[in-house]
Amino acid sequence: MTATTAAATGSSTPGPAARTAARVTDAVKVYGAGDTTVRALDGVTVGFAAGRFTAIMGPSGSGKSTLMHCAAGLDTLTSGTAHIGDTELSALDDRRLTLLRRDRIGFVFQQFNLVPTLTVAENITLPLDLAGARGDAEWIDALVDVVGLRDRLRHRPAELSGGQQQRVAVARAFAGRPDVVFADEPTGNLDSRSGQEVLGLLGRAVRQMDRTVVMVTHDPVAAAHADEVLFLADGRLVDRMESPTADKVLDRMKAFEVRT
Ligand SMILES: Nc1ncnc2c1ncn2[C@@H]1O[C@H](COP(=O)(O)OP(=O)(O)OP(=O)(O)O)[C@@H](O)[C@H]1O
Repeated sequence: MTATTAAATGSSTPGPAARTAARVTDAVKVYGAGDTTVRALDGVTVGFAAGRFTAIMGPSGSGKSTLMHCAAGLDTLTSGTAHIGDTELSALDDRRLTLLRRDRIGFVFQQFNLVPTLTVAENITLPLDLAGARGDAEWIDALVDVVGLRDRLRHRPAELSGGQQQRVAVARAFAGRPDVVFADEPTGNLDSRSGQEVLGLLGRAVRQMDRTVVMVTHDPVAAAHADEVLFLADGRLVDRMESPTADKVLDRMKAFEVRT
């Protein structure tokens, strides 16, 4: 089932059921050469439906980050294709790829990656400012409230807690209404309460604001916030789980440990 919650704050794009925000087809990624070759992705085909929150899980080294980086145009596939919407990434030169990442993809990283000299407000609108775009003031305003940072807009990142910094990063990722937000271990540096807040935000962005999120995580509790969990093992997509709970995800992960 595809999450079809209408945009409370207003995307005018068509119904998400028809859209795939990002996909990879027959994705192979080989690192190194000769004896040191690693097949990080070994023929993965998967689509990330628009309007959904998808988590990617799997044992360490199973290819989660590689899949995310290749799907997001941060790294290139050895063979196979990666699309954002209808745009095939390998068809783009470096300049176009940079523009696509800036204009159509949002990123949330474990380390927040805020600019220390800019205020919270400036960090949130940075992607738009770099693009020379004004952005949608109402949308940004709504985001500021969703992430609960209205009283911190003039602060610098160093004056915020880790959880607050990550909430700024979440707002920044959604500021330009990208086709998809990729989050790589977004709660990895947070205590569990701040982590829950950030995960709640990602979930609300998807369900109340018609956004699309793809998240790599080690944490079954984090994965349980998603609509669906994809499981990777040895560079292959080995399972999918709809409506996950932390217990079900944990049980699935334990099965990997038994096998290896
Ligand atoms: N730049 C690189 N050069 C060589 N090998 C790499 C590189 N990046 C990743 N790998 C290898 O590719 C495989 C998949 O790595 P990847 O980081 O995608 O896994 P992961 O599931 O995200 O792992 P983790 O959960 O530990 O972050 C691993 O064997 C890793 O050592």
